[in-house]
Amino acid sequence: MSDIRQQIADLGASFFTRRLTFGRTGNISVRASDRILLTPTGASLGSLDPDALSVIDLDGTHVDGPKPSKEGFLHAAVYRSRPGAGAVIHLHSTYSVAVSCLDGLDSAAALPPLTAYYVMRVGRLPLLPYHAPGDSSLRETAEHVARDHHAFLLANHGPVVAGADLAAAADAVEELEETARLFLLLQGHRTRPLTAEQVTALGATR
Ligand SMILES: O=C(CO)COP(=O)(O)O
Ligand SMILES: [Zn+2]
Repeated sequence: MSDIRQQIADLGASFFTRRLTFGRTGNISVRASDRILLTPTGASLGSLDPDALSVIDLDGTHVDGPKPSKEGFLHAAVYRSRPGAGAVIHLHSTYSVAVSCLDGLDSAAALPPLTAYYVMRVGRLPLLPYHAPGDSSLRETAEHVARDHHAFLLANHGPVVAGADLAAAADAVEELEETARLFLLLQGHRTRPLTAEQVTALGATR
């Protein structure tokens, strides 16, 4: 567990240094059986103390350590719906947040399948309606959506991504951010996303 604590702190610092989140935004968690190790509320991911992480249970109840992230309920909802998920990451990464503020997005798939790696790492990205940060009335929607999707976008807020472990979740949230950037770069350009057949074929190689 102490190794995992260090991994959370190192990943947070890596995100922060690369400006994938900033200030005191974003949160990271790892599941160990029925306990969730989670970043505390109000912490900068750039300077996490591995010995000062919060522990919550799968209901989102605070069990140990400092006061947990206000999005702990969201992390817990994702773990309840995805038994294979070992890590969850939420960031305020700029291009993903920019996309989450656009009008007229397809709420079933906020980004088109622009590249193979987007399909392989993120898949289909639902857009969840705006709620204030920490508003636990998003719990049921998140739990429902997470059954079929390991990544989703919170409107006017940012991405939430799960993975089998921290590395997989980080991979997915980084791919999502770069695809959001591509999507915005391509605004006003005639664009040819992957076809449905190409997306389906990637299922076999994922
Ligand atoms: O990103 C955040 C809220 O959505 C940060 O909140 P916490 O500091 O409580 O984790
Ligand atoms: Zn947030």
